[in-house]
Amino acid sequence: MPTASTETPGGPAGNTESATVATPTVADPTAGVTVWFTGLPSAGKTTTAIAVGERLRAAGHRVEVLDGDAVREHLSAGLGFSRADRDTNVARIGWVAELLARNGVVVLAAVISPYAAARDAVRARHEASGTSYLEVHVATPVEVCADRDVKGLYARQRAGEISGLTGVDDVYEAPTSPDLVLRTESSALDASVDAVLAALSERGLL
Ligand SMILES: Nc1ncnc2c1ncn2[C@@H]1O[C@H](COP(=O)(O)OS(=O)(=O)O)[C@@H](OP(=O)(O)O)[C@H]1O
Ligand SMILES: Nc1ncnc2c1ncn2[C@@H]1O[C@H](COP(=O)(O)OP(=O)(O)O)[C@@H](O)[C@H]1O
Repeated sequence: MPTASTETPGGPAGNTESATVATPTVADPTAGVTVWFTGLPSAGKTTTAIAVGERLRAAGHRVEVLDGDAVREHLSAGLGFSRADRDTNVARIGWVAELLARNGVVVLAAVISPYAAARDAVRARHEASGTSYLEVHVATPVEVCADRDVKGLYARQRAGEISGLTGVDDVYEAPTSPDLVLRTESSALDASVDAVLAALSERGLL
């Protein structure tokens, strides 16, 4: 299974020097892709997606970050955290992601997406239209996520104020064959960004 490392991968295409031909900033500006970051709350999905987005925008790509939290304020307003609501949320984000990616946008989706079947359906939607798709498991251990506790959810669960927290008292089905695994507890953010860009580059998407 591939994992992020501190190796230096190839950067975004367009850095290659040419003496005679003006080097395009983007290898293929019409090549959209969805990069789907899945993992527990506080795993680092949003942080990584935003950092990848900054690097890609600087290289001239059209980028959209679809964050579960933000989507729940708009497209998925009113949905809760039952399996049915989570699956609906994931399907909606997957639908928007495929639409954007099919039209040349690099979509960075940061969504817990705890159920494998729902994630697989998003992948299948992309495959059906021939749209590139990468699943990235932000595989931060639950103990590390609970220490980070960006939104105080783990503390609230411990205090009995909420239940059904993913990875604690609700299901998280870890991907069995992700395209990339990020170990944020032992690998710096920059290394994760490099690993995602390398995975895109390897597939000819940068
Ligand atoms: N019970 C429970 N379980 C998990 N997460 C919870 C819960 N309640 C609120 N939150 C917060 O909801 C944020 C968005 O979740 P997602 O839309 O990505 O979740 S899902 O894919 O629909 O399961 C998610 O954001 P992230 O922390 O960025 O992952 C959580 O902070
Ligand atoms: N290597 C790393 N990669 C990503 N985030 C990290 C890393 N190390 C520490 N963090 C911190 O972990 C937290 C992750 O929060 P966030 O990105 O909101 O997670 P999620 O979107 O998965 O809920 C942030 O405070 C971030 O600064």
